[in-house]
Amino acid sequence: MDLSNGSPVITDPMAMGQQLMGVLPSNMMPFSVMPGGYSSAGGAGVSVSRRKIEEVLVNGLLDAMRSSSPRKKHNVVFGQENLPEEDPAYSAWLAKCPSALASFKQIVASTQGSKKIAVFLDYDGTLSPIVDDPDKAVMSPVMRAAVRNVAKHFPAAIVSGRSRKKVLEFVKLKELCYAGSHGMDIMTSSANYEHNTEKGKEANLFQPAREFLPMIDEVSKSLLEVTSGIEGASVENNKFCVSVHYRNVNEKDWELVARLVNEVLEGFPRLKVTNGRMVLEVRPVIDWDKGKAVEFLLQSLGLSDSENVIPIYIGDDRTDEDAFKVLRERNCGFGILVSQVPKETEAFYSLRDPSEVMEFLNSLVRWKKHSV
Ligand SMILES: O=P(O)(O)OC[C@H]1O[C@H](O[C@H]2O[C@H](CO)[C@@H](O)[C@H](O)[C@H]2O)[C@H](O)[C@@H](O)[C@@H]1O
Repeated sequence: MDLSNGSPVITDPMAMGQQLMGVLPSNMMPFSVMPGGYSSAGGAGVSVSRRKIEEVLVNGLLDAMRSSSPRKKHNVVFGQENLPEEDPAYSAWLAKCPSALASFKQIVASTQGSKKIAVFLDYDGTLSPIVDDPDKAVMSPVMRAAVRNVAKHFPAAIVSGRSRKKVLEFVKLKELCYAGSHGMDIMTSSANYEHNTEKGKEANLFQPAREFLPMIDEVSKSLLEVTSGIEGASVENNKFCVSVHYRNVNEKDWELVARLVNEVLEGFPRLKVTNGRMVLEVRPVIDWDKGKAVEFLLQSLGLSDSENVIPIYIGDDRTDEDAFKVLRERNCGFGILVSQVPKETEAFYSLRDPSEVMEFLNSLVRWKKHSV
């Protein structure tokens, strides 16, 4: 990826509008596209009142909130979750997006004995189970050991929506690279990082949204203030983006959350909101996402030769789809979606939950040890 021709920051308002209308994935919902007002997707001559547009935006946001993180079915008789395999819809989906464990031999066979595997890992829902309190999403010691072993044998990076600092506090491993804030804060490793083929290169910090820092701080404070009266709502400042959590908010108050976030965003035309797993994520309107971050990391680590490198990206969230898409388009490597329910995805394979992720990582290490 060549960034020499310019930064991913969109400065031209027209280009920004086009970016929002045409290029953003459908889950990314632009607010206040142009400074000083909304742009109408309805075309010239369509006059829609500001209030109506606000309603459309709030309702769109609310729909996205309702459809995010579909709940698993529960076995009411035994009070336990049904195994996904028992669900015919899940079984049908597995035919399209097979288990990466069941397909392990095919995955490693694609190295043809000589290609190099690189591993990219999302954090929440992938390396740690989803929990109600974001501050308690710790990683288990066995998962940490699995990730450490993977990083010993393969170039590896964590790509998370969390701030880089926070995800490092959870993972606590120096052997990997970290991309925080959905890839807007990338620290490539230092010269002694054994997988870095570009030896001699010092640790590098890449922050394509640096100029947004004051704005993110400001919006974070406003979001905290407006949501402080909503029971269960919380705001997490992830440095280059902000999460508004509604997992613990009573569903009857979700509309209020959507409305307040929308109102705050009206004052920040260069920010947009996307939705993840029971979370609204506010971030800069820049041409950068987890997919771009993976391309950047591959290049920085000297792994951009798609003929000889097989990147594997494991993630559970909509934002991970950008990375799956990049791998699919490059026609190299595999996306692996972590999900217990059928989902539309650009990933090639699936894993059920973090425990299967750990099993997959351990299998990779075992395979590597036996193949040398
Ligand atoms: O890219 P990720 O590493 O997956 O980060 C995405 C968001 O993850 C966290 O929120 C999610 O996990 C929480 C803990 O399990 C859960 O309570 C929340 O409902 C989930 O959305 C993180 O707290 C967010 O800031 C990230 O944006």
